[in-house]
Amino acid sequence: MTQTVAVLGTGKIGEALLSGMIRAGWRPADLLVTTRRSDRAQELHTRYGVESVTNAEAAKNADILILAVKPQDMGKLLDELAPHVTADRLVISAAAGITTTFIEERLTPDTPVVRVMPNTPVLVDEGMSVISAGSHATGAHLATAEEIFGGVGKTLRVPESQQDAATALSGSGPAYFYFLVEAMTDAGILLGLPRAQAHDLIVQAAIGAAVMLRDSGEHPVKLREAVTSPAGTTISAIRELENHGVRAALIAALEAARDRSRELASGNG
Ligand SMILES: NC(=O)C1=CN([C@@H]2O[C@H](COP(=O)(O)OP(=O)(O)OC[C@H]3O[C@@H](n4cnc5c(N)ncnc54)[C@H](O)[C@@H]3O)[C@@H](O)[C@H]2O)C=CC1
Ligand SMILES: O=C(O)[C@@H]1CCC=N1
Repeated sequence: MTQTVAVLGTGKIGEALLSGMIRAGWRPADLLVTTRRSDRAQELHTRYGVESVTNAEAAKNADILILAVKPQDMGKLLDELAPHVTADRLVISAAAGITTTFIEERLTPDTPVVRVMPNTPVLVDEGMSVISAGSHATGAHLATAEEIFGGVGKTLRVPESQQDAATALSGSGPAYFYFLVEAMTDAGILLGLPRAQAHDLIVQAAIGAAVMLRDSGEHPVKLREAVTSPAGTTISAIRELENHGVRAALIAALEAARDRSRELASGNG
C-alpha cells in the first residue's frame, strides 16, 4: 500500500527533499506539505503540485512525518502534533541537534522516531544523509528512511551519539566547499582573471578533484602529491596554507559546528 509522506516545514532543506522525492518517483498525490505562510503553500503547489495542509491535518493523514523546521521551532511544532500523532506513524526529524529522546518525550508513547541529517546536495541527487534510530524505531523504520533519503543520494546508518559529528562534517559540509570556492575566486581576481573565468576554473577544479576522490580509491594525500611537483607552484601554495594554519582552522571549525549541534539539543538554541 502506498504511504503518504508529509514534509512539515518546507524551507530550504524541506523543499530540497520534496523536489528530490518527486524526481525519485513519489507521486505528488502521496505527498503533503505544511508551511507557515499561504503564499509559500501556493508556490509549492505551483512548483510541485503538492497539497498544503495544517500540521494537525498532516499528523492525522500522513503515515510518515518529516520534520524540517529549525531546531528552535521544534518544541512548538511537537506541541501542535502531539494530540494527533499515533504510534503507528513514523516520525523522521532532519533538525540539527534535536535528539530522538527530545521528540519521543513529547509524542504518544512508543512512537517510532528516526533522526536524519541530510545536506543540500539532495537537490542534485548527491546528498549525504546520516540516519539513526530512536528507541522505538525498528529496522523496517530505518529502511523506510533509507528509501526516502536514498532516492536523493547516499545514506549511512550511525549510532545517534555520532549525529552531532556527522552534522559538522556532511550536514554543514557543502558550506565549507562553497566558502573555499568563494575565497579562491577572490584569489583569481587578485591574480588578474575576470571573475566569471576565475569562478569557472575553480568550480571545474573542484568537480575534477571531487570525482577523483570518489572514483580513484586513492588517499587524498596521494592525489595531492601527484599535483605537487618538486620546486613547483603547488608546494609554494601548500606552504602558505600551512603557514596560515588552514588545517588547524578546519579542525577547529568542525569542532565548533559539532559543539553548536550539541547546544541545539535543548530546542532553545
Ligand atoms: N539547510 C541545510 O543545509 C540543512 C538543514 N537541516 C535542518 O533542517 C531544518 C530546517 O533548516 P532550513 O531548511 O535551512 O531552514 P529554513 O528556515 O529554510 O526552513 C524552515 C521552515 O520551517 C517553517 N516552519 C517553522 N515553523 C513551522 C511550523 N510550526 N509549521 C510549519 N512550518 C514551519 C519556516 O517557515 C521555514 O520555511 C533545521 O532543523 C536544520 O537543522 C539539516 C540538514 C541540512
Ligand atoms: O547550519 C545548520 O544549522 C544546518 C544544519 C546542517 C546544515 N545546516
